[in-house]
Amino acid sequence: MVRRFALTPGEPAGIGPDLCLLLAGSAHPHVLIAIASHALLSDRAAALGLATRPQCVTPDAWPSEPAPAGTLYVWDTPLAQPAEPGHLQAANAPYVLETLTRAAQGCLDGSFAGMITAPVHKGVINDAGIAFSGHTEFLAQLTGTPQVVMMLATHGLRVALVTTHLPLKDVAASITPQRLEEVTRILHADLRDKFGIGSPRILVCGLNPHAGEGGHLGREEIEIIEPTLQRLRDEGMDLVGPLPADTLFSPKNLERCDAVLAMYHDQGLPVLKYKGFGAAVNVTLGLPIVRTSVDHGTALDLAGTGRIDTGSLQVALETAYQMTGR
Ligand SMILES: NC(=O)c1ccc[n+]([C@@H]2O[C@H](COP(=O)([O-])OP(=O)(O)OC[C@H]3O[C@@H](n4cnc5c(N)ncnc54)[C@H](O)[C@@H]3O)[C@@H](O)[C@H]2O)c1
Ligand SMILES: N[C@H](C(=O)O)[C@H](O)COP(=O)(O)O
Repeated sequence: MVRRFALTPGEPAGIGPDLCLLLAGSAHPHVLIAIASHALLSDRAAALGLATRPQCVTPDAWPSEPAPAGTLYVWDTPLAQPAEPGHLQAANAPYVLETLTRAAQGCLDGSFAGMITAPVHKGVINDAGIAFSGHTEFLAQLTGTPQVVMMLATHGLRVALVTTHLPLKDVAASITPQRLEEVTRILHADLRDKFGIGSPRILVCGLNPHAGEGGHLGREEIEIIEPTLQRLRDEGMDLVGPLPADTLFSPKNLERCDAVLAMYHDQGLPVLKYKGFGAAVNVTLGLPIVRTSVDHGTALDLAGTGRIDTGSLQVALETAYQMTGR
């Protein structure tokens, strides 16, 4: 059955608009509605020398069939200032958030089966005076979801995070029994319900070097991680760890593993991106809506050049189709 999805091109000075236009060069099995400035997409198509044509559509008359190759449906959302590839403008930060809000509200009210997001620039949104740490946290707040989980996945590896966009100095204090338990429950439930894994086996990283070396290099493993995992194991979850993160990612360990749970962003994501940058998807688990995204950022250096890889956005689209087709 044909479904309708929201596609947000993200930061207007970045590669998101380019990616969306390049993908619209081919036909898709579902209806994609880019929530963006029509003028931005027209200008960027011209700059890239693409024949793809943005075509305005509105919520009172959504198209029922996918766009033909070379057409990108657009729900026009005006910019504050014309965008120039590679040049961030804080004045356009509210525009970026408006596109995300339209997409998420459309998912909540049933207009969209899910949303796929191209990269935003977190720094420029903060420069505009708006506290923002990422789509993940923004969508949790917008949907009133107290705890969500960031998971990135590529061929042969899924990595979920206990903490997301936090300064490193704040990480240890954020690894509480309550957060670890909630994140593990969400990861376990969504692997089962949204990815069809009957009894997920999850490998859990320690926080400290060598998982704390028996308490000599930190006590979070003994006091927080192990007791929390044991409580959840007693309920039947297949959880292994806490394991030293430096050797957890060995091929032998990953042979029987449905997901790795890392304690913080740069403990897990460099491994995932080393394995699959450009072919990975970022999924927000625990939301009442389906949201997938790319594995890369705004690549300001490449905006408007056409020298970009659309692989991750393609994986993000396919993952959203699979998650909503179950
Ligand atoms: N999903 C998201 O919204 C998302 C994800 C990651 C980073 N970001 C944000 O993006 C901004 C820039 O981040 P960064 O510089 O750390 O990472 P980046 O991913 O933008 O760039 C890292 C390197 O990868 C290259 N690159 C990235 N995407 C590419 C593509 N599709 N094709 C070819 N080359 C590509 C860039 O040119 C650069 O050399 C930051 O504000 C960051 O927070 C957003
Ligand atoms: N942590 C993500 C990554 O490294 O790819 C990225 O910053 C995007 O996060 P959001 O989906 O929360 O914007």
